[in-house]
Amino acid sequence: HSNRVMWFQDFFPPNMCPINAKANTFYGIMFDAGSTGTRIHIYTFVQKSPENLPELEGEIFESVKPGLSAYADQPEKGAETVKKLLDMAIDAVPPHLWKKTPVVLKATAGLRLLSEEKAQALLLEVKEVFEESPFLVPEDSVGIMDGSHEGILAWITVNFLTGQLSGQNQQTVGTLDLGGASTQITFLPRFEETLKETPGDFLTSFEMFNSTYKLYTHSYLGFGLKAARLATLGALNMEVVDGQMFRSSCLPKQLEAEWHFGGVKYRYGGNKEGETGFKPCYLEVLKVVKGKLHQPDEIRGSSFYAFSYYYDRAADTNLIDYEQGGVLEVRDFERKAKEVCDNMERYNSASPFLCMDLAYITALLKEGFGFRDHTLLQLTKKVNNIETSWTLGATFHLLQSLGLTY
Ligand SMILES: Nc1ccn([C@@H]2O[C@H](COP(=O)(O)OP(=O)(O)O)[C@@H](O)[C@H]2O)c(=O)n1
Ligand SMILES: [Ca+2]
Repeated sequence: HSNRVMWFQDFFPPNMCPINAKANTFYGIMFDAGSTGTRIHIYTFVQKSPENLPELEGEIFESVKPGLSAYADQPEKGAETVKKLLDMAIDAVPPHLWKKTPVVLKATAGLRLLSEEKAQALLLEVKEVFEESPFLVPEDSVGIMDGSHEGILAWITVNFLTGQLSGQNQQTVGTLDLGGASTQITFLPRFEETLKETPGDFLTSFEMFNSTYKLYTHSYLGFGLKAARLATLGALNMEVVDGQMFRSSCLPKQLEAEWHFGGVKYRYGGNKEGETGFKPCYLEVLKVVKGKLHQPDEIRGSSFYAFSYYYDRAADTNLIDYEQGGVLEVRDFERKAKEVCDNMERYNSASPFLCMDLAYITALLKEGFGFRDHTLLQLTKKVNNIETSWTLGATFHLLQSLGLTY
């Protein structure tokens, strides 16, 4: 039933490292064109000897906002933001290695939601920027990534960085990514029962480090945090009439404002006369998730790594330290949602969407995926100083497919 992917079987084999006996440094450049921002990851790998596996030595990371999809009608300007980031790589990579350093850009949900024509125009401009650069530009160097790869590659990154993919005693961890426009859940099922109950297109097998992994993964398009705001307001996938107002009990009563997302302008506000607060708000966000997601029984008891907007909103509300991250229970999000939604005047200085966002995260975790109140979430932005992003997994795949891992 499942898609079989065999990406990693050759990535770190011990005996296929000919020639260069001395310390060997190489680089890989991966762009993450997300719905809310564009990021560059410049990875440095070192191969100390032909017998040893290449080691990830470090990462240079930079980001810009907004994302490419905000330039839907000005593709050249969009590509210009990519060029600025790529200039960093010119400084970071020694000139004699430029030609051997691949550069790739993968776009996620923001471009998935644009029309084919606008998305392709943006990607074409980016491709030109790459071709004018001194770096190695592989075939398919720019494109829109498949949602299932997004989840798998993030899972690989986290489990690689936490040491779960090498050696004995592998205790892999599941991953939760909450983007602007889509959200991903990925884990390695331990029970036969889970495999039986799961739709075939939620399962993907691949081989890596001499093991075969069959992962549960799914990307829900339209369930990212910002898309969920529009869905809660009843404005997602609507032909928005100019000046039309969308109201919600999750917003401060007196609020009236405008918001641009995916090239469209929305007007939104609070329930001037009607109800506000956690109870009515939770009912609103519940409508967005209830019955829309697959709920694997197995995850109810296990703990997950969570990043992106899970991290940001937890940090915004002091549930975790912004630098350190931390461990939370699902019910901590609910407690904080109640606190914020029932005291919106007090939280008015932060984003007016704080209540809605926390209520949505709570509903997504509990009613969407079916997590328990006590399920543990490990919130991290970096592990060993490397970003927990799908980009590292994607770079492994890239280097291996190019045979650049010596
Ligand atoms: N390297 C990264 C990339 C995204 N993010 C976060 O991911 C969220 C936005 O997701 P995104 O722009 O990638 O949206 P999608 O295209 O994934 O839906 C924001 O909270 C970003 O801060 C991050 O924390 N670190
Ligand atoms: Ca993302």
